[in-house]
Amino acid sequence: MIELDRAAYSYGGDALFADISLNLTPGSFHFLTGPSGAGKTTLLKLCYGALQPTEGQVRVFEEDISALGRDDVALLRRRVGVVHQDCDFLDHLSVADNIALPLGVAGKVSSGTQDDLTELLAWVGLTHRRDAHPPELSGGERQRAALARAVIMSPDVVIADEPTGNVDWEMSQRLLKLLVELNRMGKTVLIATHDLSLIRAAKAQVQARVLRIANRGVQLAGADL
Ligand SMILES: Nc1ncnc2c1ncn2[C@@H]1O[C@H](COP(=O)(O)OP(=O)(O)OP(=O)(O)O)[C@@H](O)[C@H]1O
Repeated sequence: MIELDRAAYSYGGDALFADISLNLTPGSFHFLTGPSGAGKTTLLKLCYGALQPTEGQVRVFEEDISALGRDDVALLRRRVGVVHQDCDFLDHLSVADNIALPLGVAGKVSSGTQDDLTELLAWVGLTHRRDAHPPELSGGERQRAALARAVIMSPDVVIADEPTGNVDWEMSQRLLKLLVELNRMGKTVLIATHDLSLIRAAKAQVQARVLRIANRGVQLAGADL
């Protein structure tokens, strides 16, 4: 589903990482961990086509992302829901309108949109915040709204960058539960996190593989984590 074949990435100087080969199979659940600055966000960006490898190949849904035109990348991105680290929203729009934004951009608003939105808001526990504006949300509410926005297009893959970065343990468990539910629905899940306790909690619920990025490479972490 997402394959890196001897991929490298450099922002201009030395390669941040090199020779990375990975295969995220359909329905799999992966964590990506590693020290700050090791390149987790960068690697996620390669996985959803926001960056292209400086060497090697990245294939998403069997397409080489370096060979895709802009329209093809836009289509691919609709099949990959992303929860960004900073959960940016349009502050002048309501929570519901922010979550629905990807549908509008894709020209997919339909008569069923409001019902879908109602269901999604209930799933993330934000029904009562439907008409609030993003600056009024707590950290955990922002993360849940960002997750709802990432899945409104029913993507095949969900990628989340530090989805529990600014929330307490209870909220991180709630977010994890939502991500596990998405995986049980058949979605491929990839989460970048520093939070080893989150990874341990996930392993009790789902068959998760842990990739560790360090020393310019990626290794599969052992069961001792
Ligand atoms: N657009 C950019 N231009 C130049 N350097 C960048 C850019 N984005 C990131 N970097 C650098 O690349 C390295 C990896 O950044 P990245 O954000 O991928 O790491 P990370 O592992 O996600 O870090 P963190 O855990 O702190 O979020 C860092 O040294 C960062 O400063």
